[in-house]
Amino acid sequence: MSRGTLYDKVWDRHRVGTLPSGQDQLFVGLHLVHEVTSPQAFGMLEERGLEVARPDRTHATVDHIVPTADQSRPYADEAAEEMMSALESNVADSAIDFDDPTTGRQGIVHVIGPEQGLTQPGMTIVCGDSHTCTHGAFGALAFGIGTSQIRDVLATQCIALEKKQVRRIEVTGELGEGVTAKDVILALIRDLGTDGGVGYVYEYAGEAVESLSMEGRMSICNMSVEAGARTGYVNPDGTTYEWLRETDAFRDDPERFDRLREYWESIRSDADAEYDDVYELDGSALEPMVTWGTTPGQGVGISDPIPDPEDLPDGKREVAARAQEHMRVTPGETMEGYPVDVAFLGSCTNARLSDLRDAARVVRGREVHPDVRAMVVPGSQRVKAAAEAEGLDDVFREAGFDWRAAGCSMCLGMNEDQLVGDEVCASSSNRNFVGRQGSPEGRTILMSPAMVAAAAVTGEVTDVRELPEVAVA
Ligand SMILES: CC(C)[C@H](C(=O)O)[C@@H](O)C(=O)O
Ligand code: SF4
Repeated sequence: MSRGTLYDKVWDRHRVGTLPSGQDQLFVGLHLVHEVTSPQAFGMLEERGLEVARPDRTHATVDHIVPTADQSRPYADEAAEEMMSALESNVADSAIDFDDPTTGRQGIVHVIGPEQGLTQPGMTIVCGDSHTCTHGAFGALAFGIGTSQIRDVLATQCIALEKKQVRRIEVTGELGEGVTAKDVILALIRDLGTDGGVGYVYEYAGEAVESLSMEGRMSICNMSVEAGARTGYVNPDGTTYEWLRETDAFRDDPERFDRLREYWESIRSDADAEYDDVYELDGSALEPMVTWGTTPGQGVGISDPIPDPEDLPDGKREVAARAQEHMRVTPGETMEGYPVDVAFLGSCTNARLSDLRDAARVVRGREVHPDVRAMVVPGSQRVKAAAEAEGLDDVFREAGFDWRAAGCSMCLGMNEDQLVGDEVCASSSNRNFVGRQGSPEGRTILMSPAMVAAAAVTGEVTDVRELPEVAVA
């Protein structure tokens, strides 16, 4: 078992007991709630006549079902309206802070926590959502949980969890031009597999990770769950503290910031920490990644050949063949030139301000290809407002992108933003599962925001490094 890691330290500090099952009970510092997975849990509490134990440590938003075009109430989609109303009444009954769309703070749950400074190093964070691992970018232990666990946390502010092993993922070197955090995590999942992390928590480290912005670290941690890991994290450092200092939580309270910073420093993994496993990835050797299949692990460098299923190990062969049939790709070829119908810039992986900036840099002075419908769905209302303040909305609109309201949108198609028929989507999201974006025949290709922008303007999968910035007067 690992020793001296952030994981061990934060775990120990939050342990309130050990259950006969061997699981530890941890106190939960922050419980994030959204409309999809919470209604049943609130219902179970009500049935038992229980109250929410710590509304002050519970925070809600609405993201999956919100329409990103017309948000007038009642929502056109009855199921969406029902979920929204249920959340509204649940948070009102329990006096839980709720970032509804009238607050200017609404957005994807994994975007709003970090941007408001709710997400802090050394915290335990849970949410009924698998991508809760995103918050690990701040050095928090963040776990996606199921409905019965949401009920438990609402009622007790504690969660029963089993301790995992820690694998240090050391990303060495410097990332090349056009290579982003998204490419790092797609390459890692290609190498270790979507089940490679089972039984582990991933600690991301090394020069390439440490030199990333918080947004980049979030993109990596976000996809820990796609790597099979229980969660992932990055040790907090100067970059983390700079981000936090500017958030609502600390902007006006530098003393509290200084006090907490001592704690944050203390929970960093020790220099001589012991890991259960270490994996090294050469960041300098990576190129922009795209997926060719129907799992996030089926990815390849933009100039690398799509693998032949015959060359893959036993367990992967059939799945790969099926994926290639669905995607209609040919082994031996590259993904470059693969025609694209839709460009989706959004999701909790890649819809933060820096992601929008990256994409805008490619789009500026260009036009969306006539055969492509392209949309930007900012991760939160604040991201949207910040992007508008620097004119990014104009860049996207002038190029022919739709500029939408914040939400999960086409990441999973729980609102009206869906693929039609066998459309191909260049997507900055995290899952390319069959049917994920609303159509069973739809085809999703995962890539970085800049690569989505490149595909939008050329109408095909394109190496963004070959599309230099256009000089605009
Ligand atoms: C709806 C929710 C439960 C789900 C998740 O847990 O991840 C969603 O956010 C997703 O990305 O598939
Ligand atoms: S943006 Fe996508 S991955 Fe993230 S929480 Fe929403 S549906 Fe899940």
